[in-house]
Amino acid sequence: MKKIEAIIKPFKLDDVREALSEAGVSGLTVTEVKGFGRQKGHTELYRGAEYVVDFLPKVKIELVVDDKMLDRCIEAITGAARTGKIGDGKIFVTTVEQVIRIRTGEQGPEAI
Ligand SMILES: Nc1ncnc2c1ncn2[C@@H]1O[C@H](COP(=O)(O)OP(=O)(O)OP(=O)(O)O)[C@@H](O)[C@H]1O
Repeated sequence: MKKIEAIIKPFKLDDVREALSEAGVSGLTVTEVKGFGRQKGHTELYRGAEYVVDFLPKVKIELVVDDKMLDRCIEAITGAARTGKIGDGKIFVTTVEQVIRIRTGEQGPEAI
C-alpha cells in the first residue's frame, strides 16, 4: 500500500477530486496548508541569514491506495492539477505498513 501526498493549487481541488473518483479512489483527506517551493515564497536577509517571510496557500490531498492503483492516481492528479505555471505543486509517495478499518477491524488492502 502507498500513501500519496499531493500539494496542489487550491482552485484545482475539485478537478483533482473528480479525476481521482474516476480513477476509483474510495476515500481521501484534504487539508488547507501553506508552503513554498523553489520559485515562490519570498526570502529576506536578517543578520546574515535568509528567512522565509511569505507562504502561499495550498491544498494537501492525502490518500492511501493499493499498489496497483498508484500509477493511475498519479496520472489523475498530475493531469488535473497541472497548469504549466510555477507552483503547480508536488506529489510525495511513501510506503504504508498497515491500514485498519476501525468499524470492522479489517486490515490491509481490504481496509482501504
Ligand atoms: N521539498 C518539499 N517538501 C515539502 N513540501 C514541498 C516541497 N517542495 C514543495 N513543497 C510544497 O509544494 C508546494 C508547491 O511547490 P511548488 O510547485 O512551488 O514547487 P517548485 O519546486 O517550486 O515547483 P515549480 O518549479 O513548478 O514552481 C509548496 O508551496 C510547498 O507547500
